[in-house]
Amino acid sequence: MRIGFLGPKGTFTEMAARGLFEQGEFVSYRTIPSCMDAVSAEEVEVAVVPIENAIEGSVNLTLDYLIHKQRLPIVGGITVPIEQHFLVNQKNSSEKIEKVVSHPHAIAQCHEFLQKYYPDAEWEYMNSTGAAASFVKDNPGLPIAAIANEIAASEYELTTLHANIHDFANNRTSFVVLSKKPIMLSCNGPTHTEDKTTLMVTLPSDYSGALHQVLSAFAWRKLNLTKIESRPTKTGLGNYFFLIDVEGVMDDVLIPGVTSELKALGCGVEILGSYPCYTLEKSKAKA
Ligand SMILES: O=C(O)C(=O)C[C@]1(C(=O)O)C=C[C@@H](O)C=C1
Repeated sequence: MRIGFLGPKGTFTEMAARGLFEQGEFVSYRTIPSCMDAVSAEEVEVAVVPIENAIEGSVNLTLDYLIHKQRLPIVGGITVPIEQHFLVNQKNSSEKIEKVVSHPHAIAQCHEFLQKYYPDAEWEYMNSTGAAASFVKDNPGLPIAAIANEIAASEYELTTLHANIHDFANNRTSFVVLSKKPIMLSCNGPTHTEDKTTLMVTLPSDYSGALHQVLSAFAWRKLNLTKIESRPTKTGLGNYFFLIDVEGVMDDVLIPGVTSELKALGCGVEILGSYPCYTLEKSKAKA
């Protein structure tokens, strides 16, 4: 199987992909949209992309591209421990770090650290933590540091100036697997934690109690919601849709029942996927 992921080598997404698939051909893409486009174009069978971080929240690029541009089914999920390190090129003799490069989510996970120790350093956003580490490797003359993981440090031969610089312990990111066809995940180490069904719900119009009615449809069936999130429909100010995660797999009664009830209320409902979720422990993370 060909597995697309946000690369280059040494990203957290690669860790997630290698955790979920024991074997396969891993194909690196520069951006999250290009991973999804690759599934749509059948260059790869599946793509692994980040969707939510415990410190910084949703990865909006993933959500928006999935909803508005490439509506691919979600077939699996995994959460991965995230430890960010401050990496420099050992060939760089400059004492002062003037610029810090990384993925915007990685920089956001380390704001307190940066404010305390490098308040004057500029930030430059890169497509991924791996891309940032590779950039620091390729530019030994520049006074720069990357925020990335320990696998990127060894892949790009960088020195860890400060380890574990993320502002909150228990930092984790969730990733989803997207595929046009149902697949079997050949998990290499992670633990199966739950099954989840993700729905996208749009309200008929903004009237009082609309969201309450939507939530009641789940509540009286005793369907447990693990996440509810709103994103703009991009059709005008104040227009939002909801992404709702329900505990459990798609069944023949309860979820079809919710769907019919919400449609009867005039809501738009789409099931984005019903899939197993896994957790990768730190000792099993690799890339
Ligand atoms: O840059 C990476 O290494 C990624 O895999 C992307 C990403 C993200 O999009 O949130 C994944 C996990 C971390 O939270 C930081 C960055």
